[in-house]
Amino acid sequence: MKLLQLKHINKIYPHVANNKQRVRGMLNILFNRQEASGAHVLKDIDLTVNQGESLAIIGHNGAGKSTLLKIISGVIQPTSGKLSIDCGIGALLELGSGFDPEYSGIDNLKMAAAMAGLTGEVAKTKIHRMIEFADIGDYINEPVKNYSSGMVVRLGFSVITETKPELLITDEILAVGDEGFQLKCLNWIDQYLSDGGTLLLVSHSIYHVQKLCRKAIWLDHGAVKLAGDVFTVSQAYQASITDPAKLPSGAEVNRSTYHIYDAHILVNDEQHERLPFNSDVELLVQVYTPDEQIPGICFGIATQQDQPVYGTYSELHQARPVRNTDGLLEYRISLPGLKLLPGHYEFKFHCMTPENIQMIDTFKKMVQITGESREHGPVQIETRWQ
Ligand SMILES: Nc1ncnc2c1ncn2[C@@H]1O[C@H](COP(=O)(O)OP(=O)(O)OP(=O)(O)O)[C@@H](O)[C@H]1O
Repeated sequence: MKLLQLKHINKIYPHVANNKQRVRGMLNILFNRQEASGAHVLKDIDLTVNQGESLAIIGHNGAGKSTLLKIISGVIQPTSGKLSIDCGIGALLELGSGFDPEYSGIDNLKMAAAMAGLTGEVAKTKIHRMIEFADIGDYINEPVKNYSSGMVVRLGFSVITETKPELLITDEILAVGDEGFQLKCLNWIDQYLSDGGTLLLVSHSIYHVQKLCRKAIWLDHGAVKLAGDVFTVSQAYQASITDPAKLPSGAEVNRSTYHIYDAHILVNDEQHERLPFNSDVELLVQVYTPDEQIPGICFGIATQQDQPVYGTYSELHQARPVRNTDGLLEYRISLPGLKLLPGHYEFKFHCMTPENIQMIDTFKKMVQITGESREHGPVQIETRWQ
């Protein structure tokens, strides 16, 4: 079922740098006139979201992601185009939106419950559960204007958990708040999606995007540059922004926190950086942990031009590292008969936080695959010809 459809949506913000431009802008609003000139921040956007879909909107700063979510949520109007919405929306946009800063957290929760049509015992129970989810202690009785940004997000998300909108729209909310709360939100969104919920997510974290969404659109200077399955789109976007020279190497990271200590590329238990095509390769990834917690890792292969070839992560394989005699955690990854075609590749290892929410560092090793092949591309795929 179609929940949301955008056709040829454009947004032009008027220039309001001087009085003349401000007056013209006001008159345009008063007389409902189209803005002829200004900053054209959304260009001819077409988008359809069906029930049960999870769509990420990614792109550089200023690409128009938040503007698009604001239009969908009804906070601002498009300059032109058609928007049809066939569902209730719950939006977590800019911090504090929807809350009255002069009222306490609990009063705001009561107002949110009333606006969602909740009354009597049901409202009471739900407000109680919201307070538990937000978990901000006595601050719940303080005016929202005294809250930190993390507390506002906690309060906002707690409303969402009890009102369960048909379409959930979130703008960078997972970037705010501590890790424990982020994990609670991620788990809640996971469950919401399994129960048939629909998600529109703006995030700069490719990890969150890939974890929560099946589809993605990449906005570039206000226009859709690429749309499709989340991995294709996010990898293309990542390739466009990753400057390998700017990535920190393992040697540069802070030694007081979790990080990749070293990564060995082994064939027959010996370290190699030149591997014959089709070798049985084993990766030994050593991770430093400053405490007893166990961080996960991501492993990826990219071409020399930094085009992603493959990526995976320990959580997906439920891998558990072994602690070696130096106290380092060791993950072992087997790559039997590695079918990378001859050429140069970058093997990348990232350490995650113990909750597997954020990537902390990047550790790179260059690898050369040797051999002769007249096939094209980074990997050999078995083909059968008739
Ligand atoms: N109220 C406004 N008036 C004028 N220009 C605006 C207004 N709000 C946003 N813009 C401009 O619109 C463009 C898109 O902004 P938007 O916030 O949608 O980008 P974004 O992709 O969400 O960026 P980020 O990742 O930095 O949050 C930017 O150039 C921004 O400066």
